[in-house]
Amino acid sequence: MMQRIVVKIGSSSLTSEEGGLNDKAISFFADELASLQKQGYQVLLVTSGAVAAGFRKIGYPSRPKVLHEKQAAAAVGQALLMQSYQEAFAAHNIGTAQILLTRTDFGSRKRMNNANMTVEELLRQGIVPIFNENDTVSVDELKFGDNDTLSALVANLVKANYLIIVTDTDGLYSADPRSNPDATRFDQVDEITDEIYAVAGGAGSSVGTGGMRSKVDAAKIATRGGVPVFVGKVSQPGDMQLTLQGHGKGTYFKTHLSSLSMKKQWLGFLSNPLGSLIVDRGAEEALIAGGSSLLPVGVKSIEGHFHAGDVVEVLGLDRQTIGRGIVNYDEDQLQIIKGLPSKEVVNKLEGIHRLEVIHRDEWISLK
Ligand SMILES: Nc1ncnc2c1ncn2[C@@H]1O[C@H](COP(=O)(O)OP(=O)(O)O)[C@@H](O)[C@H]1O
Ligand SMILES: N[C@@H](CCC(=O)OP(=O)(O)O)C(=O)O
Repeated sequence: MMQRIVVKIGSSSLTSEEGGLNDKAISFFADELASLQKQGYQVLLVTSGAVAAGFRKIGYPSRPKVLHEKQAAAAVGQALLMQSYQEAFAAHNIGTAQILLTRTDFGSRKRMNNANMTVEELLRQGIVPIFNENDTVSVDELKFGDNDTLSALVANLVKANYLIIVTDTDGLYSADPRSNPDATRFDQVDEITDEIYAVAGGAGSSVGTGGMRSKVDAAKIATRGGVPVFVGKVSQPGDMQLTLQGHGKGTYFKTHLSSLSMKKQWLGFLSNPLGSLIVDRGAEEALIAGGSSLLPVGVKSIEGHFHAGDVVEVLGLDRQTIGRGIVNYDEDQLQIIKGLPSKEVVNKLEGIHRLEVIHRDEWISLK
């Protein structure tokens, strides 16, 4: 099986603070990716930079903040961005394709299946698929905003072997290195803990949006989906190769999980939980260890309004999220049977189809 690499390049690596594309940078990245493709890797690109490329063309003095101005800038900039990539890859006889997605697309299994089939065909034909958010139709509340999350979802979708998030800083530091020169770098992160989140700050430049925080979010989604992640700098010829060999200038986020099905990806990262179940220690341990379903006896309390078939979040007694699953009972049924051993449950409720509150096949662990 060919190795599949998803590379995400942030606005800060492609544009200047004054706006406009840096064509040299685009050629450099195309050269790096072309050399990976020549070595037999399948390469997919997630690129930002549409807003940053377009705002100056329109005549805005700086990166716009108002939604419709950002969308207008993106509509102008996306065409410029693609033109620049197309020319740069053409120098290596490699074709490119544009794929614009929104968060709503990822919520629909049908749309994602279609996107997936398109991508598979492009890869078979040796074309580099180039993704960005479809900014013109994305509304604020539903936007990815930064492309870090998008790149993680794409990496999971195509079951990538690696996600490389290229930015203007050589990895995750103990504090934002722009304002803390003494900060030290994490070369490797085995597990994304609260401490890791605590050190990851916002964007450092006026063109970037998510900062390290959204990169750590992305690393969490991808590593949960079995895709290892690198976050750092790729700025010299050969850097992409060194990065894949484990010698990159940045932070490596490890994973010990195997790739997730599309259903579990949706459950974990795109579904909208309508309630929470707080479970006892025994249930928590069984769910985390894997292989066990959640039974009524482990449920301590219930919050929110939901029906059988809805997605709920499962929390420990400390209210930390353990995972998400599809619940088999309505909220009012669950109020009656919570805490009860299974043989008592059948006496309390009539016409039960399944004993489990959440079946293990409809569960994803997020701890
Ligand atoms: N702990 C941290 N370690 C490294 N960089 C950090 C940290 N906290 C915040 N940052 C900032 O994150 C920025 C990179 O994110 P961003 O500006 O969104 O770039 P991009 O456009 O590549 O997505 C860095 O320039 C840096 O200033
Ligand atoms: N879709 C937007 C991405 C916005 C953005 O700045 O993202 P990033 O630089 O990855 O933090 C664009 O192309 O401008």
